[in-house]
Amino acid sequence: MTAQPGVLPGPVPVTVLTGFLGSGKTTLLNRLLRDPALRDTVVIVNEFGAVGLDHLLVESSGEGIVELSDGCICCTVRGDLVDTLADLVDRVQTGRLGAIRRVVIETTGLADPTPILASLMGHPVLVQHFALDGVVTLVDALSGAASLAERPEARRQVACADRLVLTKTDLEPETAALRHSLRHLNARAPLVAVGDAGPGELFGCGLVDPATRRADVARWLGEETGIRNADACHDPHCGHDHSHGDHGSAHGAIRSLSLTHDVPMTEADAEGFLDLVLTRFGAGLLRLKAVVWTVEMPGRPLVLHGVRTYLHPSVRLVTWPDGEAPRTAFVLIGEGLDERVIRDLFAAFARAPRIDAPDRAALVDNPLSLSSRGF
Ligand SMILES: Nc1nc2c(ncn2[C@@H]2O[C@H](COP(=O)(O)OP(=O)(O)OP(=O)(O)O)[C@@H](O)[C@H]2O)c(=O)[nH]1
Repeated sequence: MTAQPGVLPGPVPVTVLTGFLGSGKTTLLNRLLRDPALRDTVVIVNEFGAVGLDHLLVESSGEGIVELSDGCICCTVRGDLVDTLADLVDRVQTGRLGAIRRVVIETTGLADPTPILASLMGHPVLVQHFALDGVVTLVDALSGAASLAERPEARRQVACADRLVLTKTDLEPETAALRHSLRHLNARAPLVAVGDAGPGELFGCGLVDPATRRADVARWLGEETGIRNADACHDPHCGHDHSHGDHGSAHGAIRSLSLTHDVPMTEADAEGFLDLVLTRFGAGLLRLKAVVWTVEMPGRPLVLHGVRTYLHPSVRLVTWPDGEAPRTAFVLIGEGLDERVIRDLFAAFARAPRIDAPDRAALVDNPLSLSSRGF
């Protein structure tokens, strides 16, 4: 059946796609979106940090992506999510947007999905147009055990999953201990390896019973979050820094730092910067991603991904996405990231050293030379 523009075909199924930082959400989404079964899917991408990169990396048509940046969907931009869904309804009903068959919300890697579910299931207008289809949680075989051990958000993502997807088993085939931990946190969600996860395994499985789920969500919220109203931060202990801009964004002690540069840089300089960041801050670094405007191939952005200290192979996009002016953007997420030192390092490798800070040559000779500034 082809859905008609101007009419929502019954409640539109909404999938919440979550998983800790770098677990492979965008990668899986890109593969799934190529499947004709997922045409007319709207993807809502939420990123933690002032500079969003995922909208460049999700391969979908422009009008099929909505970006919610500079805040985490489970707290600071939750009102934006409600507005975005309400706006989708309005755009379909007024004919400004064609049919919508499905919505996928890709959360930040630090999101607690529970408040998102509460918004979806408790909003009097949204429930008339949208129905929760399920929570799909990705767990990275390489770093999932560490994330589950250290981060309550990672455990919560697993606990409220309707489907668990194990990624990066090609890099770490030994998964018995991790599977055991996942079963301990969530005994009911089927667990599939990412290679076996097609749209049929993840979407439209009818796993969510609204009545039971509403009770679950209320219990989860009551247990750990103490939510007060739609705009309130859900975690009384999180200490979220709700300010934005140059000082990065914070989620508890975790903060996000964004760096941009408007002149092409060499691949060697981008890699040299990363090497020094990993050497200096690797212990606290949870995630880095970058889109680099390079001297070598200015028309083809270089994409870099790191998860903890593991650097994934770099890739080149075919071209800059429509409407995107070339520029370099790095996003670093972690604990104990010293913003001044990192900005000085970046400026040196971008060949625009800050006054009184060592230049690239000095840093390559002596990577600790920034310490002499007293940081
Ligand atoms: N080898 C391998 N690499 C993977 C797999 N899934 C994802 N990756 C790589 O892991 C890195 C991070 O993947 P993303 O899809 O960006 O992860 P994400 O969960 O969207 O990241 P955040 O939005 O930052 O939380 C990229 O370099 C991917 O190519 C996998 O199954 N195997």
